[in-house]
Amino acid sequence: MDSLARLSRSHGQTLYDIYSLRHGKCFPRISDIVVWPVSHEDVIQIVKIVNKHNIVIIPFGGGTSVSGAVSCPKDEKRCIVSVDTSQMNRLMWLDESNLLVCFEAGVIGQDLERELHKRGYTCGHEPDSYEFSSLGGWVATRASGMKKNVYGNIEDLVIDAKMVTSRGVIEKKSMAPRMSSGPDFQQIVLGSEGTLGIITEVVLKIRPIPECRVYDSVVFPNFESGVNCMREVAKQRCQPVSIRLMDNTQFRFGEALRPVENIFGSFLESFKKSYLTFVHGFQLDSICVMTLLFEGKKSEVVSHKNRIAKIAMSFGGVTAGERNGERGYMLTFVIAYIRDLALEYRVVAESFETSVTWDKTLSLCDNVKKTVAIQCNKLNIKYYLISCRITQTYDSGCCVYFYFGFNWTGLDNPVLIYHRIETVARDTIMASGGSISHHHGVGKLRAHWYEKYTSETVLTLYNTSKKILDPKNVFANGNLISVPRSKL
Ligand SMILES: Cc1cc2nc3c(=O)[nH]c(=O)nc-3n(C[C@H](O)[C@H](O)[C@H](O)COP(=O)(O)OP(=O)(O)OC[C@H]3O[C@@H](n4cnc5c(N)ncnc54)[C@H](O)[C@@H]3O)c2cc1C
Repeated sequence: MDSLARLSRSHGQTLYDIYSLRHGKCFPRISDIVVWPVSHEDVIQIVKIVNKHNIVIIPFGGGTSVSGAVSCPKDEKRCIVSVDTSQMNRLMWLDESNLLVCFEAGVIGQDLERELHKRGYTCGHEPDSYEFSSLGGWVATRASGMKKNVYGNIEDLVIDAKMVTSRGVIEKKSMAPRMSSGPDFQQIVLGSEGTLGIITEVVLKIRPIPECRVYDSVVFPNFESGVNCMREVAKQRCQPVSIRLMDNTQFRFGEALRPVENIFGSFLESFKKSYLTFVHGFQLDSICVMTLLFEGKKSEVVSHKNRIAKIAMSFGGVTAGERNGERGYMLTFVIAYIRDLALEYRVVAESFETSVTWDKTLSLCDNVKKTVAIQCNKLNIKYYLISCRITQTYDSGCCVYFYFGFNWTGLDNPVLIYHRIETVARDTIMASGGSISHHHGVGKLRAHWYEKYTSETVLTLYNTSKKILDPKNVFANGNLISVPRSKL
């Protein structure tokens, strides 16, 4: 079988994956065979065959995993088959009277949206990876889109998800919007990370395309006032479709990417530096920026925008216009891929995220930044960047997304060093009240914390379910359950 086909289904998008590929380093294990089922029935047959012959299967959607979830366990002696779902990408049906749609699970996010748009609808799920990630991958990892405030996270959008397990098919027999009929065992599909079965078809809620889409941005004197403003917006439950807050480092990083020499030059084309510093007394090395996206009817968007602007003003915010809002929003799409370019310049970088309650948000951000700084100093890393942004808000807390990168000139094995520092940072996150992950999932990279921070009873429940649904452990991609990092 074509080795490139096998290789490209045996990695995701972690720093380790991309660095290894760019430096011609071999992965310890790749899949032996790739198959491309074209329907739910094909998947049933595949699962039967692999059980009969004791073969391992790893579902593969868009391959955008940043948790090592699609990589092959190094010590697996059995034959490994990657099940590439890309050919299962049909729109099965669209029910306009109930605003529901059924797609095959291999459809890629932007293709799904294009099909819906043609018919006047949207599902509104837009993770930053939506140009490459698949519907099945979203469900398997419990993904979160940047417009979740209005449309919901993937778990809010899914009405039914068919999953083929070694035991049979898990599916709902009804499309009813809600049911009180015992524990909802179908929830086990969400976040299963390819360890229990293959998701083949998904029924989602849809909505008509909104009349208009408007960006906005607000500058705050410092991160704390920005966070307090976000907290107030969440308290009043008036979040627009997307609301994000970059810290000062990330703001300046974004400015540095502009094709101008002066880092403040371009932003201040539309928003004069002197206005911020002299009139408002802001310090350019502490300001932070909130980007906003509104969707809906024109009149509603205008009044919503005004309401947010009023709240922002009461926290010392100054509105900075639509253009900066749009630019900030788009930056989050491209920033991950800048990491790949940075590798050319001896810079390794990666993001890691968490969720945390409001009362612990600022201290968590602070603790993580200090931890990373201490680790860098210890290792004599002079040039590094650690920054964060708040990307999602909830009644009781938010999602914090960190970027960390450093120039590794003079150091050996930068990826290992990066992982060591990230590990200490994750320990700090956990000690500061954060979660293992808000949306990237556990995969193999965070399995160590999954076992540590999940109750014994829940671990037993998971293991028992796994034994029942997959008695021969053919879905043995090693996610959720610990694999030592050295074995990755
Ligand atoms: C640039 C970038 C930005 C990102 N932004 C976001 C974001 O905003 N929000 C977010 O939630 N995530 C984000 N991610 C992470 C990633 O895109 C998500 O985890 C996504 O849901 C993975 O989908 P995928 O189709 O690429 O899955 P894959 O990477 O192919 O697989 C991920 C896991 O799901 C399993 N899987 C895939 N398809 C199926 C299936 N049909 N049945 C059963 N299991 C399956 C795999 O076995 C694996 O365990 C980002 C990643 C990148 C690289």
